[in-house]
Amino acid sequence: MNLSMRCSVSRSCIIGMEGQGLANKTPVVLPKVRLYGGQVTSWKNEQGDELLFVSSKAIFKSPGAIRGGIPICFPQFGTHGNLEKHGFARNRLWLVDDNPPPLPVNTGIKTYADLILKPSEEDLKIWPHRFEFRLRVALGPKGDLFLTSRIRNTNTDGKPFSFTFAYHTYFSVSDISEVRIEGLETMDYFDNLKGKERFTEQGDALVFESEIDKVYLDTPPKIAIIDHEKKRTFVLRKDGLPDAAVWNPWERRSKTILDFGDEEYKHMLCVEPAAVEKPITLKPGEEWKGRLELSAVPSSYYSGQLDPDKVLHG
Ligand SMILES: O=P(O)(O)OC[C@H]1O[C@@H](O)[C@H](O)[C@@H](O)[C@@H]1O
Repeated sequence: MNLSMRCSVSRSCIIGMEGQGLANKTPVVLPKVRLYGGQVTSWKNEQGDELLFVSSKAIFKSPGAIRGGIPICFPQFGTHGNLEKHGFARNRLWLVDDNPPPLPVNTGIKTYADLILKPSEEDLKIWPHRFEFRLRVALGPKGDLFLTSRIRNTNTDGKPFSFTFAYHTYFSVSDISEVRIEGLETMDYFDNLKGKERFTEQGDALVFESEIDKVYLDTPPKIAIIDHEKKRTFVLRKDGLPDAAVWNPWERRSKTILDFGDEEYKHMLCVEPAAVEKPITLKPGEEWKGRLELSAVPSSYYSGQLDPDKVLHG
């Protein structure tokens, strides 16, 4: 499952199936997919987003990894378990949830979509647990993005299940060498490049000079990604997601990733609010909630220092 705010044919896009498309305006958001056959009609809405409408003859083929947007990692983050990397949810078709159980009302948010994922019989062979995964994607008036995941154990055999989770958020940055992260200093982390060994980060904000693949543990609810060149700061606020993965493949690794351009590592950074160290366990009937709020704010950068207080506590 990949969410992308801006859509184009080669990237993720909002797709309406035949019979569901333009007429009743209920597009289904799908992962980045490859389409084979069928008829595809593209249409731009007033915001310039591209909507695709595909005939029912089209076949969707999931690509595995998704390079952009916010793939959902569930029921497993990374290789922390025996399932395929990052779990299967990012490569499944999600349906629009017409009648979700209510969420607390936020009067500032008027635009949202509710999606639902339930396991198929094939999924149950890989991970033998019934669940309902509800995702609300909401936009605030200034373009802030709010994601609320609710995962419920609907097993009828009385069995609990455990999972790990992440919003695999890709950020577009001007130049990775000019970016720093505040909020993760002094945190413990698992280093995926060193056999998941545990280390402690130093006291300074994180800067990037080489490949990084770490899972920071028990992190604060607010993390800031400061892009000096663009004078823009992404602020992440999270709830129910103690950990945060940070990933950039850098030059050498990028060259080994087929769907990653050799230079693309310079303009991306993944900071992924997650629950990894302590898997979430749910008994039948129990529900877990994980929230992410993302905003982009202009950052004032002067005399080599950004006011961290403004970013982290503002
Ligand atoms: O290529 P994928 O499956 O999307 O994974 C990309 C990266 O995602 C990160 O979250 C992981 O920590 C990395 O180990 C992984 O390489």
